[in-house]
Amino acid sequence: MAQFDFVVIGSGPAGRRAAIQAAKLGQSVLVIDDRKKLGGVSLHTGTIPSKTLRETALNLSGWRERGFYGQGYRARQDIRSEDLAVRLDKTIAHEVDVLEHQFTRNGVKHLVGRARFESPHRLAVDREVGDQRITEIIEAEKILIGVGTTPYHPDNIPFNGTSVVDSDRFILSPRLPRSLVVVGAGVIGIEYATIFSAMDVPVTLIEPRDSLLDFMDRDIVDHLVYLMRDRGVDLRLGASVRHVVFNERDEPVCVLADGRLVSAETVLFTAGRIGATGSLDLAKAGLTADARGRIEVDRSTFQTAQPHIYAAGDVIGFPSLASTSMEQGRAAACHAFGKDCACADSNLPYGVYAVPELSSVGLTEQEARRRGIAYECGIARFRETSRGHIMGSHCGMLKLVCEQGSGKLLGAHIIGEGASELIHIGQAVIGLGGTVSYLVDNCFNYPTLAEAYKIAALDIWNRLQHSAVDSLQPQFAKVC
Ligand SMILES: Cc1cc2nc3c(=O)[nH]c(=O)nc-3n(C[C@H](O)[C@H](O)[C@H](O)COP(=O)(O)OP(=O)(O)OC[C@H]3O[C@@H](n4cnc5c(N)ncnc54)[C@H](O)[C@@H]3O)c2cc1C
Ligand SMILES: NC(=O)c1ccc[n+]([C@@H]2O[C@H](COP(=O)([O-])OP(=O)(O)OC[C@H]3O[C@@H](n4cnc5c(N)ncnc54)[C@H](O)[C@@H]3O)[C@@H](O)[C@H]2O)c1
Repeated sequence: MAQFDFVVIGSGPAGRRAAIQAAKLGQSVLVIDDRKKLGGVSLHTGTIPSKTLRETALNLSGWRERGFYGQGYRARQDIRSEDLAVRLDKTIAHEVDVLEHQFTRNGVKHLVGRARFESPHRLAVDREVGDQRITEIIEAEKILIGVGTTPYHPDNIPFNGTSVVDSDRFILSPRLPRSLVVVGAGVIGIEYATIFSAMDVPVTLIEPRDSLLDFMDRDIVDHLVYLMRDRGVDLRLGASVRHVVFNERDEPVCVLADGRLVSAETVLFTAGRIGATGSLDLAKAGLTADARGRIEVDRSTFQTAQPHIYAAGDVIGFPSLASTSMEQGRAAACHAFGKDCACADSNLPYGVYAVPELSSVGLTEQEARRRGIAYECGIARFRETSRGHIMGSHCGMLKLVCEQGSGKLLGAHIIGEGASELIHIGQAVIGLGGTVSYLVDNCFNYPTLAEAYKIAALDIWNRLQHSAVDSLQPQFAKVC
């Protein structure tokens, strides 16, 4: 029976970071994953393929150039389904190669198979070797569960792998449907709806709630909604799908709760994911999962109810991002092998890779108001920056939220090209306790989109200059 200091179940962002960190600390490490290739959901059906598809869509459609050459501009007149896969296959192969190389360099062993608990320190791994099914038993001093999630499949949706699909299935063989219905306007639904609409596919997006992306600033979301509707996305808020039937052409038809019918060549169901703990036999390790398959952990150490078993990534729930999963996995491995390491749980950035991109860090205006903070906001539009003119970008916007008295930056919210990169300037200023005067006083490269930070900061500064009561003038304004 093989024995290891650390066994990691799942090679997604949490698992792979944990494995490499433990190996760097001199431990013997085994990673078990039931996929033939390393990388987890993130690399094979989630983050990387969806972002690669987005890049393909932007390039082939010429979307980035439309602000300049007009909405009729198309880089390629006839995008075909085959075109979508080329870049995907190359990117995934490259990422797998990098990951395998990292594991080899660090002496991390990898086993393809499905793991389940036999006891708190023992795992059975069911494997297919040639045409044989075998079970290997592995003993581990410490274990990390990084099994991630699988798409939620409610009974009223007849998934068939072709015309009614979840997001994992959809990306395995991406096609360009004549029309698309996306059910569930969470992050996944909004990303795919806008990616396909950028390629001129008629898209209907159905969401039972009356609003979208509630964790983001309303001005940014309102701008996204305006842009989606402007290019013809049929956004049905407050509408839920009762069930899906098939018409005489065998096309799926969504029957909404109010009786309306919405049909399309493809229905993409993106209404949440559940923890992939069903086949782990958690009870044999003395553990349980909640109704959504999630495991509870101590959020500072990532230990489960069994102190030698850790869990990280999507399987522990919010925020369920590749970015945070990586940090959690590393922090768990550090704790397991006696190394100090803090895992950031505030000031986390969010990137929504819709078309256009959205990104956010810190407090939204709505949250600042809810907390009773005296705040001021400043806005810059990308069209006010020279870089924006050069790029033909006229839909981007950056919004800053700051505390009135101190001028301390509380939040940054962006929609537009490069939002997920630009946000890190705001994150750094907030993280270091900086004020808006930092952005007003410092010189930015010119022409850049980053200049929008200065424009928004000046907007705040001007508003505060005009505030009626002198005694309320901000301290930071005196500095400028
Ligand atoms: C369409 C989509 C787009 C996304 N885009 C982004 C994005 O842009 N940015 C971002 O930060 N996040 C994004 N996410 C979220 C991100 O993919 C997840 O947060 C991340 O994958 C979670 O990583 P993880 O380590 O929990 O494991 P996962 O990536 O979920 O991988 C878990 C692995 O464990 C394997 N496994 C499960 N059970 C067992 C078992 N019993 N034995 C062996 N192996 C097992 C699974 O097959 C899988 O390979 C996206 C997700 C989706 C679905
Ligand atoms: N860019 C990113 O960081 C990124 C991208 C994609 C996914 N993710 C992560 O992946 C996870 C899963 O994303 P998701 O979008 O599937 O889930 P989600 O839970 O964020 O959104 C699901 C949406 O579907 C709606 N919904 C729920 N039940 C429904 C029903 N029966 N019919 C129709 N709609 C219904 C919900 O109201 C919600 O808006 C999230 O945690 C997300 O953070 C992150």
